[in-house]
Amino acid sequence: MSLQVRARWAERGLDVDLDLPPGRHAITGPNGAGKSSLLAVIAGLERADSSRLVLDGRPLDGLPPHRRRVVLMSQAGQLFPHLAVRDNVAFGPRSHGRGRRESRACADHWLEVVGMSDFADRRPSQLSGGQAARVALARALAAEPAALLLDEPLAALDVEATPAMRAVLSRVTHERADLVVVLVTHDVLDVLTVADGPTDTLTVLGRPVEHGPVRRVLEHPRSDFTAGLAGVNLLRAEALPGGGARAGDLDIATGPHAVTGPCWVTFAPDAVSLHHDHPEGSPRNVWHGRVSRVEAHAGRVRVWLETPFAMSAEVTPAALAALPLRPGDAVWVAVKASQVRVHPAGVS
Ligand SMILES: Nc1ncnc2c1ncn2[C@@H]1O[C@H](COP(=O)(O)OP(=O)(O)OP(=O)(O)O)[C@@H](O)[C@H]1O
Repeated sequence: MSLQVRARWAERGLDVDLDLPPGRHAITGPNGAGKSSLLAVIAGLERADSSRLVLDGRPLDGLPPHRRRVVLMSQAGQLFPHLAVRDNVAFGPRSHGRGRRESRACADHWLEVVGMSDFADRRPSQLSGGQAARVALARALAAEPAALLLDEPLAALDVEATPAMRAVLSRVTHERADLVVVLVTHDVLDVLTVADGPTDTLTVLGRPVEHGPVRRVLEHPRSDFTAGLAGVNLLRAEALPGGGARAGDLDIATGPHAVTGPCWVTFAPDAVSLHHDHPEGSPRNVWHGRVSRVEAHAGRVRVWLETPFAMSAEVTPAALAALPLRPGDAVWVAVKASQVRVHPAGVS
């Protein structure tokens, strides 16, 4: 099963030629780059100037949406308000002609996979946003798609619900190994935690379109957008009860969090300050390291650093001139605890 997408839509700035094998494929890009338009073309909801879509060897162009074996799950999830949760999920199999009992069994299976079995008899209005999103995912999977399109499935969720949904997404998309999953997101954590397999890809829409294995695209950014996405400092760690995190033998001071166990620690490059002398002050992380690379990007300077782990700082040209710093120079690096965020690692 694979999905080939060639689509050009001048008015929407969309011009792509992608070959997506089974697995997870993240699509990102600046606002207005055409991410939602691309999903709408694949789902058959909109027509591009020209397109050639082939799913599992089957041309899709000209087929109505319901005959494509493509399911699009949008941000809000949009459950049928008048149907109980189980009937929402059973809707897909029912409309494909499956019997009532078989459809309910299928619904129960997917509700279990997304951890929502206990809510099968509720109405959508009795669910939280995170619970509704899980049910929407179960409903999408119960329809037995060959391609599952997810348009920012985490964007509408609150901070508490996001990690759980990210974990569910990762788990269910690994469960159906033959499925082509296309995930539109703005968040590099979604990219790294969901599209984490060897054949998974990242596409950054824009000019140029950047496409390839996730790590390769992030390590060789060809646009400021991708450089920004790749620049988020990210470290796998163990969250400590009561605050902070630990990566190997490194203690990391963090903002308040309620996470325990495996986590991602993140901080933005512009939260990193650089000093010649050991900095003092409010609770902060202070590491000693060396400059490995200095790059200018759109009026900002990115300084790549080898500290106990690789990271980058973003400073103004004036700040760099005041230091100054060159590759190989020793430097003190400080990051305020309040600017260090902790996210559950998600994959279960
Ligand atoms: N229904 C529409 N009619 C006309 N133009 C549209 C329509 N929807 C989107 N566009 C335009 O098409 C371009 C791509 O929009 P699209 O929503 O696909 O981008 P996106 O990458 O999903 O953006 P965002 O990150 O803001 O969601 C934009 O210039 C947008 O203004």
